[in-house]
Amino acid sequence: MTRRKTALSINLNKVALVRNTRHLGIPNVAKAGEICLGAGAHGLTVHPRPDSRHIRSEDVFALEEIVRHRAGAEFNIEGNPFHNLMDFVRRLRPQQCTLVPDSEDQFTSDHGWDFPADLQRLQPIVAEAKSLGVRVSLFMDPRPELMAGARQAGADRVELYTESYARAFGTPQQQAVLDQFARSAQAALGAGLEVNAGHDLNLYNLTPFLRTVPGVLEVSIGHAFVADALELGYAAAVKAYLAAIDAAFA
Ligand SMILES: CC(=O)[C@@H](O)[C@H](O)COP(=O)(O)O
Ligand SMILES: NCC(=O)COP(=O)(O)O
Repeated sequence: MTRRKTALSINLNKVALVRNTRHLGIPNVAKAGEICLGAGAHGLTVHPRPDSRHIRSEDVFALEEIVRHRAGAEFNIEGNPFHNLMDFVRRLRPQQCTLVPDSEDQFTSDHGWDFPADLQRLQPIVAEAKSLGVRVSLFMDPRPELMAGARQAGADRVELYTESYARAFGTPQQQAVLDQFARSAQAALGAGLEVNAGHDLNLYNLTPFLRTVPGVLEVSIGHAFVADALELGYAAAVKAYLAAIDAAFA
């Protein structure tokens, strides 16, 4: 059976973070999105945090319009559905929303949903997003035993939270951690879920991850991507990440 190649969704949070340190509108977040899609990225991701430290409400609207006019491209909005995420989902109906259990002032995302603890409060939210035609992905720690709960919550996908893999990369723990992600992906697939992955993925750790972890349909990459784009430019950085994905499927 041929594997479906992983889609690349570029997270633009950190472009907005730099922009927000002046009142000049540069770097331009919308232009960054246009260049990334033009260079072959399959989608754009944003995580509009309640404190607007990087992506602001107007960025979400501008980027949605850009994605809407690019055939086949997908917009993924991440956030906590009990804070500000659902307002965006209701108004914009992106192709995908990724539900993340962050606190309002979270430094960065550092954990996924817990089941059965989060089941009851997530079920109506997931059902509402799906009724709007929005694919729902749940941000999850790589724990195989939680995947059936994600499915029970009604999710279409899980996004495996990859920071522990990024930290283990290049250490003696790398293979054991990768195996844990592979088991988690298998459990998700076995529960009838699709699989995404993200957080601290980069040009070096991406290919081995995709070679080992089955069925990853999308990776969302922001922090390392923007660092690479500072050196290479957005378009060349997108092409480098696409090549890293291709290498996993060669
Ligand atoms: C949900 C997730 O994995 C995060 O990677 C998030 O989008 C990053 O947010 P920050 O850019 O605010 O660290
Ligand atoms: N969902 C993860 C994401 O969008 C990007 O995370 P990072 O590459 O900024 O760590």
